[in-house]
Parts: sequence; structure tokens; C-alpha cells
Amino acid sequence: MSEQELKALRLRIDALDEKVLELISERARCAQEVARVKMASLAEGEVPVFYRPEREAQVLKRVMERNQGPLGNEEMARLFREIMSSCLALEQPLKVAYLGPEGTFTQAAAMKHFGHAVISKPMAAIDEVFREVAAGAVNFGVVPVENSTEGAVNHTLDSFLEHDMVICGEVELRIHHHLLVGENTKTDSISRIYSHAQSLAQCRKWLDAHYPNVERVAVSSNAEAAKRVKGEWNSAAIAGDMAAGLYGLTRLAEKIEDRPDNSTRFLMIGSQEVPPTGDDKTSIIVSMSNKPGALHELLVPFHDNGIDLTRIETRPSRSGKWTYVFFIDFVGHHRDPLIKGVLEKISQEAVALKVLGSYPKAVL
Ligand SMILES: O=C(O)C(=O)C[C@]1(C(=O)O)C=C[C@@H](O)C=C1
Repeated sequence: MSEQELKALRLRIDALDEKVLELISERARCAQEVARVKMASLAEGEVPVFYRPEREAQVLKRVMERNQGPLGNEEMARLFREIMSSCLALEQPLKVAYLGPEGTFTQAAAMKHFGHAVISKPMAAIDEVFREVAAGAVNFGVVPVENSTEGAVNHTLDSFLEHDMVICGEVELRIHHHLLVGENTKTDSISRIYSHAQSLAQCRKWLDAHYPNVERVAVSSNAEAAKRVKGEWNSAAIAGDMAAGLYGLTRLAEKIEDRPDNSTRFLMIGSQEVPPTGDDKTSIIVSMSNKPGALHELLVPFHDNGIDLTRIETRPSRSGKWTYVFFIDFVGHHRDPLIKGVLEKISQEAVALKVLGSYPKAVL
């Protein structure tokens, strides 16, 4: 390519960037107008709701449907995710608590869902995320709920039994683990590998093959593991890209998870009910009496109405030995007439039924 051609193309890019810039600014001004309309239409004592997950899901879906390339749908949606995040910050900067410290996969999930224009607050434990949301110190919380290799995150399920929370969104993240070391680490004499217990489990076979005699130490998160090895000479950490970048660690081995499709699902928790989008999921907790056939009774109404169950988990209930609660996710919104009927039927048989929330299926 000649210098001339390159120059001409760059001039075209400059001109296009100017147009993109003007269009983004126009969109941002429009969002400011939306905020004004929302404020003006408030009833006496009503609190404005700026963040609208159902609308965001619609915007992102539309972008993906209309995109003609050459950028991929996900790539394009991610760009719009960030534009919308910045537009919302003009209306109201969202405060979001997540399972920290900085650099965790939960932080990456929070950014994937809300974009980067939020004020994010790392918390030391899942329960603290719930408490922070319950106290109203933040608008939303982000917690992991299930991993495709290791199953349910029980701390999260148990926290739902203790706190009144509304689930207002979900996001799924591909989890890639790397073996990381600090700049002073003697890589031929690693005697200890730190990570979160779930991450150690997700890399068990790889560790057995490559570091069978090295001590595996479970710590509170993989970002915490990354932070620790920074100053140690004989230790490595298993953590993801975000933690590696944050603590300036080197990758000794990449993508060491045993299953290539290893992914984790995260939930957004808050107090805001989300209206239907036509492509939603609902999460409920049900407690059944301890008698034969209770689970069957619970599942029949879903089957009879052709409702797609996406997950069912069991946890011991807090109220009595050997009694259980079921966490169930299914496709549909609790305001849909069909789902309403099913929930009514279940509540006739159940000891207790709580709708944790209906929310748009993850778009990204
Ligand atoms: O449509 C709205 O209600 C807006 O506030 C605008 C907008 C956007 O930028 O598109 C911004 C924030 C909301 O969460 C959803 C959408």
C-alpha cells in the first residue's frame, strides 16, 4: 500500500470519527432528556428509576440483529454496552458492589453487564455484597451463582434465604484460568499454588499432571491469590486476565482449566422489579413439606404447561433438620398469565414460595 493510499484512508477515518463523535454526543443529550422526562412524570413521593434493564436488553438485541459486520455481533454489542453505560451515568451514576477484591471474575461480570461507567465497590464476601445492597449503600450487587464445572455457589444460594433481594439480571462469563507468577518468582522451585477453592477444583487435572506435589492453598478469591504471589518467591497463583493485569503478573501457562467450556453465571441483585421483555427468566425459592413425591408435585405444573426449567438446586432449609428448599430457574416472566397460573398451583402445595425476580435473559 502506498503512503498516498494510507493517508487518504486515514482522512476518511478522521471524517467518520467526527460523525461518530457527533452521533454519540447527540445520543447522550437524548439520554439527558429521558432523565428530565422521568423526573417530570414522577408522582408525589415517587423515586425516579433511571436504570432500565429491560430497555437495555432491547437496545443490545436490536444492535445484534441489525449488525451487518465486519465487526461481530458481540463486539458491536459491547461497544453499545459502553455507550449506554456512559449515557446512564449522565442520568445517574450507578453504584455497584461485587465480590472483590479488585480483579475478580465477579468484577469482570459486573463490567460486562453494567459497562465501565459505574462506581464499583469490592466487598470481601458474598454475604457482604447482599448486606451492602440491603442497606441501600449501593444500587446493585453482583454475585456468582453457578459454575459449569463445579456447580452451585452455595454461599450465594444461602444468602438468598437470609435477605430479601430482587434478581434483576444475569450474565455469563467464560472463565479462563492462568498460572501466574511475580517478577521475583523462581519458576523452577514453586512450592505453593494459591487460588480460590473453586478455581483449584476447575484446574484439578492440569495441576495433577503438571504440579502433582505442590501444595494447593485455597484463599478467599483468585484476585487475592494474585495479590499474594506478587511479593513471594516460591509461589504461583491461578487467576484470570483481570487479576494478572492488575497485579502485573506473568503467565507461566495459559487456559489451564480442565474443561474448555468452563463458564460461570452471575446474578445482579437489587430492589428493583424488572418489567417483561418477552425473553425473560424467573428465579424462585420453594420449600415443600417433607413427604414422598414432594419434588414430583412441584415439577408437574411446569411440565404440564410446557415451561422450560433451566436449573434446579437443593439446599438444606434453615428451619429444620432434613428439610430442603429448592432454587428453581425457568423461562418466562412472573407477570405472564401462564407463569402466574403455574406459581399459583405450586403455592397451593408448597410450604413457602418466594419469587426472587424475573429478568431479561443474558444478551451478551
Ligand atoms: O431508555 C431509557 O429509559 C434511558 O434511560 C436511556 C438508556 C440508553 O442510554 O439507551 C439509558 C439507561 C437505561 O438503563 C436504559 C436506556
